[in-house]
Amino acid sequence: MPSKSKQTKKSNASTAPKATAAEEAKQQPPNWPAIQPLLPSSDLSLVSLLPDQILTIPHFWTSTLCKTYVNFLASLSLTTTPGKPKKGDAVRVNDRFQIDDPAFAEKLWSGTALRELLQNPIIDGEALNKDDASALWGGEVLGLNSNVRIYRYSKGQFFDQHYDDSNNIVFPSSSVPSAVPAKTTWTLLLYLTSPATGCQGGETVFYPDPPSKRDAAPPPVVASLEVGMALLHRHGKDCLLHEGREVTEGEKWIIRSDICVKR
Ligand SMILES: O=C(O)CCC(=O)C(=O)O
Ligand SMILES: [Fe+2]
Repeated sequence: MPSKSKQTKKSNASTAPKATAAEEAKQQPPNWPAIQPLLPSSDLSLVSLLPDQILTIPHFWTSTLCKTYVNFLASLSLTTTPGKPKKGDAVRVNDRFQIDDPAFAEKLWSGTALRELLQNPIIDGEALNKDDASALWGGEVLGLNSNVRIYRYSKGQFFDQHYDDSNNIVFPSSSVPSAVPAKTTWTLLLYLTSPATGCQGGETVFYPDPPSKRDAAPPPVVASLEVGMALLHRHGKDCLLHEGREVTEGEKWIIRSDICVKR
């Protein structure tokens, strides 16, 4: 379990800079390209990068789809985050686009293999029973956070070490009649670029806690960029310190959301 003290350290800037409610209401969702072509969920699986903490889904999106999205996302008006963070926020230098879009979050969940892979998890070939699945995700999985974030890191940009917060939300955010109180428990990162597309650096690096204060820190866990790979990691009180390393060549594009469970 992570120590209490880290809760005071730099936390994710997942919500900064914040648009006012009025600004958010005004923002029209973009006309996202169709999420296809995709590999069938039977061809995909959850792979553990660090047991119980970091999972990946290689080829979650095809390279064709990633290419379509990078071209499309480049047409959106991205905002460069200020180099000087608010007190307590991690230094993050990248260009971002943030939208509350329940329909897109739902497509990313049900229109891909994600729902099947998370509701009936098989990790490294081993199927989890219902209780173990619920313990893994932190409750009954509902889907993805409608707060969708797009990040572009160009050469020299990075996301300094931080923890991602868990947020209480109402799921799905905009459909009030069927809304369910929910909380986010895992971060979803979807990598659209890699060295294969000319992006060097930009790896997401995790720093596991030592088993006890007397032990040496375990080696960092490096998630190298792979086109179309999804990465899931625990956040909130169980989040590992992590960073997005500096991009040294080309552009790194990711789509970020979170797994939501009933609260
Ligand atoms: O860009 C990355 O590799 C990490 C992004 C991240 O940590 C975040 O969105 O909270
Ligand atoms: Fe993060």
